[in-house]
Amino acid sequence: MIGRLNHVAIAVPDIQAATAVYREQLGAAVSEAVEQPDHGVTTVFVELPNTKIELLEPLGEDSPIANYLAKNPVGGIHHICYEVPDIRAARDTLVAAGARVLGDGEPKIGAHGKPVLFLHPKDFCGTLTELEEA
Ligand SMILES: CC[C@H](C(=O)O)C(=O)SCCNC(=O)CCNC(=O)[C@H](O)C(C)(C)COP(=O)(O)OP(=O)(O)OC[C@H]1O[C@@H](n2cnc3c(N)ncnc32)[C@H](O)[C@@H]1OP(=O)(O)O
Ligand SMILES: [Co+2]
Repeated sequence: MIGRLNHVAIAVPDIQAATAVYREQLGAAVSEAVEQPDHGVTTVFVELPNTKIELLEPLGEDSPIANYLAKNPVGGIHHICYEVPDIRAARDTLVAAGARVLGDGEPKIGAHGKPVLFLHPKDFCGTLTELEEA
């Protein structure tokens, strides 16, 4: 079912400061910050030869990452995203096996313009798991 690792996401309190760490200290290629109001975050992507790092900053009042940052004030690894060929088929298979899909269970368009879903961390080794159709 899962294929390529699409990205590893890091939640941060200050996305400009985090972007400067990756650009200046780690010498990485970074994108502009993009507000994603449907998801309650601002994102920056760090492009790597074999995958991407997604930097996330809370956007708006009820950002889904606000609690995480309250518990991890300097930031931390927030989720991991795998690619799947058919996100609804993957969802239906996982739900049939007892997995919990977050939100209303319907894929939303993610940062790459592709459908994404999130699976509850408690069902996947304590790791918030995102699927992206690719
Ligand atoms: C622009 C889209 C972009 C893309 O790639 O395309 C994105 O990635 S958007 C990313 C932001 N959106 C989301 O993260 C949506 C899915 N996340 C959620 O719905 C929430 O974050 C949720 C439900 C996973 C957690 O919400 P919250 O922290 O408010 O709930 P709790 O504090 O009650 O946590 C419940 C339970 O889960 C543990 N937890 C929370 N977050 C994580 C995490 N990132 N990794 C692992 N575990 C996590 C938390 O510690 C609680 O456990 P407990 O043992 O009960 O304390
Ligand atoms: Co993501």
